[in-house]
Amino acid sequence: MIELENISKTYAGTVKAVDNITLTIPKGEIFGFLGPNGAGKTTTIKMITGILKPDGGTIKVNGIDISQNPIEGKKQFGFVPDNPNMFLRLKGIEYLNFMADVYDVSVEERSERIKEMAKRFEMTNALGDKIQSYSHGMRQKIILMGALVHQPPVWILDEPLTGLDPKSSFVLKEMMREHTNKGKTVFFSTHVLDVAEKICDRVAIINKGKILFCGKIEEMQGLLKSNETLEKMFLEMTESE
Ligand SMILES: Nc1ncnc2c1ncn2[C@@H]1O[C@H](COP(=O)(O)OP(=O)(O)OP(=O)(O)O)[C@@H](O)[C@H]1O
Repeated sequence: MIELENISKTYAGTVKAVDNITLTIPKGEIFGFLGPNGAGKTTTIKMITGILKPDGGTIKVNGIDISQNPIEGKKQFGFVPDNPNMFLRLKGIEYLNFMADVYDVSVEERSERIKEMAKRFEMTNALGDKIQSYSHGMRQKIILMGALVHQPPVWILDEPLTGLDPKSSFVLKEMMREHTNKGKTVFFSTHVLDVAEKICDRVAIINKGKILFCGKIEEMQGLLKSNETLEKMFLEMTESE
């Protein structure tokens, strides 16, 4: 479960990237965080994960406030940033072992989990290669595997499907559903309405730091004017003045 209450963030005293948002994402839900470029999605995610400190408000992940209890708070989630170009000099397997060490995952448990995820993402043969030799999609998959190696209850994924091929994208969506079926939480950002429409239980639409809509896709469809598509409505909602 993720709870945000009256969260704001202003950069350099001028750009109000996130403007007093309140959201609750319960257990068992795939939640899509939608918005155009520069809407405030990544800034919100960085605050949930403790990378940025909000100017005001409270954030709890599974009831734990990360600002008060950072270690316990960080154990609750696995985070995949929007840029997978990290740890390039490590081999895939070295990176996964590093992440497993950070999160205290035993050697037996990690080897089973890594084997299983590598198989699903077709990464088994690449684990012995350096990450710098990987394609963009392969880098995304290794970062994802590293984020999930401690089997976190909450997944926080920033634009996770961008750059994945159709098979990998299918596998990730399948894994998201399996995770929420176990009563766990998935929060991911996207600027692609189509993706959210297909897999999310609920979505929030953010623009210029403010939440414009939060609810089920069907509820959004209920707000449509006659002859209007969901896409047109989304574009109208998030249009710049
Ligand atoms: N480090 C920073 N310093 C100053 N302004 C920033 C910084 N990071 C983001 N911003 C600004 O904050 C606003 C929100 O940016 P953010 O990256 O959160 O948007 P986003 O919804 O994730 O966009 P995208 O879909 O393009 O990744 C934008 O106006 C952006 O220019």
